[in-house]
Amino acid sequence: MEDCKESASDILLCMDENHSIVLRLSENDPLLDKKKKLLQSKGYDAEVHIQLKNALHPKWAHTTAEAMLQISRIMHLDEAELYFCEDDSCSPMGYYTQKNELEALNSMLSQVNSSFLDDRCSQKDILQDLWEAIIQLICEFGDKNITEITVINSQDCDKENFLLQWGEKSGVKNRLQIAYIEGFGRGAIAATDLKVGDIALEIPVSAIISEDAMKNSDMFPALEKVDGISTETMLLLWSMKERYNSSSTFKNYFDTLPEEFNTGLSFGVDAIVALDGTLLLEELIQAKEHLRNQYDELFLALCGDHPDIFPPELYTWEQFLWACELWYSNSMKIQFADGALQTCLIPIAGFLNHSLYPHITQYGKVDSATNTLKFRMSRPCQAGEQCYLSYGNFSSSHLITFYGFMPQMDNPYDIIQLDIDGSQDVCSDEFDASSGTTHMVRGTWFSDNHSIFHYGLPAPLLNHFRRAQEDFLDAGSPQQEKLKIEVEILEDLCSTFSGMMENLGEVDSESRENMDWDVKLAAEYKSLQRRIVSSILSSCYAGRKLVEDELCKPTA
Ligand SMILES: C[S@@+](CC[C@H](N)C(=O)[O-])C[C@H]1O[C@@H](n2cnc3c(N)ncnc32)[C@H](O)[C@@H]1O
Repeated sequence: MEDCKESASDILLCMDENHSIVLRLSENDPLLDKKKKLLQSKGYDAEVHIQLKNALHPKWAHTTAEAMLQISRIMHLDEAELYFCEDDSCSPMGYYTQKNELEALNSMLSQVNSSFLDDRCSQKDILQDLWEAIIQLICEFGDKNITEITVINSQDCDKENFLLQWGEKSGVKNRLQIAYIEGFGRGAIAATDLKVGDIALEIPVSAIISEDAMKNSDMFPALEKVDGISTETMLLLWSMKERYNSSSTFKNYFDTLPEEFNTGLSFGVDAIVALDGTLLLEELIQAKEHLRNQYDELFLALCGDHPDIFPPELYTWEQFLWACELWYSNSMKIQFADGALQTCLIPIAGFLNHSLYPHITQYGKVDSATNTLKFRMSRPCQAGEQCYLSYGNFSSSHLITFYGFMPQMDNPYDIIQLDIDGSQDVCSDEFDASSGTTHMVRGTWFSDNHSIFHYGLPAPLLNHFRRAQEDFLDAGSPQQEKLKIEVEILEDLCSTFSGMMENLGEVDSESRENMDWDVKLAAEYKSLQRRIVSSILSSCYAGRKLVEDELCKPTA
């Protein structure tokens, strides 16, 4: 292609014999085929070359960054994000999810950074323009999502500061301060302005609590002999005792841990009762039952056979639950330089709270050159702002169960899975994200398209029902028949979700101010579920009205 000055797609499709940046779908991506189809539906291939040679147009860098972003977003979608993808737009916000947007932009940035390092690339000034355009997009995105925090100065942070000092002596490089923040417990605050790419925190492997510490302890030979025990469970059992070891290498870390974690696993009876009719109730009960069975099995074996190594007073059910909550809410999966994946506790990094709009998105891999774990900024954080991590694309029910909080922002991963077998769905020629997947819904405020045939509901779900109904129709059936099917689908959905709403019961009028933490969280979760179901019902009713109006129009 010769002329690459004007349109974004032309810029991207130009093949350059000198140097180009390549955006490529990974062959190992389990969603490869679906993403390929989505890219194709938008006019792109699974591999897109960005031409640098002909960047003569004054707006080249900006137009190119915008076009790269469209592709990069799709390449970084996860399964749920892909399911809820809409044809013409991402969402009313203009992106799929905040985390997807940041990952997409940062992966573009790292592509440009690697091109800078490539000696064969002679277009450094053009790369610089592109780099700046991407940084500008990241900063603009950040400005839309600023959140306020209130630091509680009356709470002292002596133990936390001792841990920071221990960290410094152990080789930790840190640009964060620790403080109590309203609604968060402790949190990490940027000590200075942090830019995209800056390292907020760097932890040497020697300061990470990993399998090594447990394997070097006196309990390992006994643990090793327990049939079928996982390394994670061994670590959990080790931490129950290490917590009280006054000569532990990690004493400063254990000293900062709370007596109670207050996750969903510690919900009392009143909170459980308050969850009646919600999806969280089932999740919590299952998780707790699983842990209780695990405890009963383990402690018969360990405390009975080795009371000297596993003193029964340290290995009570309450202490076991504390350790489970510690590991669920504070551990991270880390890939070490040898490729091994381990679940670890990371002193200091454990103060970073979660956000749907994090500053740090990629942190799980040890840098083999320095043998450290680096927490790199995916977006800027001003001095005094709370610096957030992403724990993962988790629903509020998962976050309550294992972390004990619910995000304040609308959570796009709050999904209601439907009991419909998606494995029967046959992929048709057009893009269809439904084949072989579980069907689901979420708050319809996340959708940009509430028009007829869309209704703010996910296309794969509607298409699944249409396919089931259209068996009774042939291709030549009149539009009126198709519209009648739409009414049936919407009525079925209304009846499913009305049932769900009824199960949730009456709206509670009690003020939440004086409620216990767990009952309050349960009530907040129930309101959230009501809000999601109510949005789906409203969308179904509004959709049915649209279709019925259409049916009333005289046929040509
Ligand atoms: C890894 S720790 C983070 C530090 C923690 N705030 C503390 O004081 O130790 C994870 C815990 O922090 C709290 N947390 C994390 N993100 C939060 C958020 N967005 N809102 C409220 N609490 C949060 C929850 O209690 C969670 O179990």
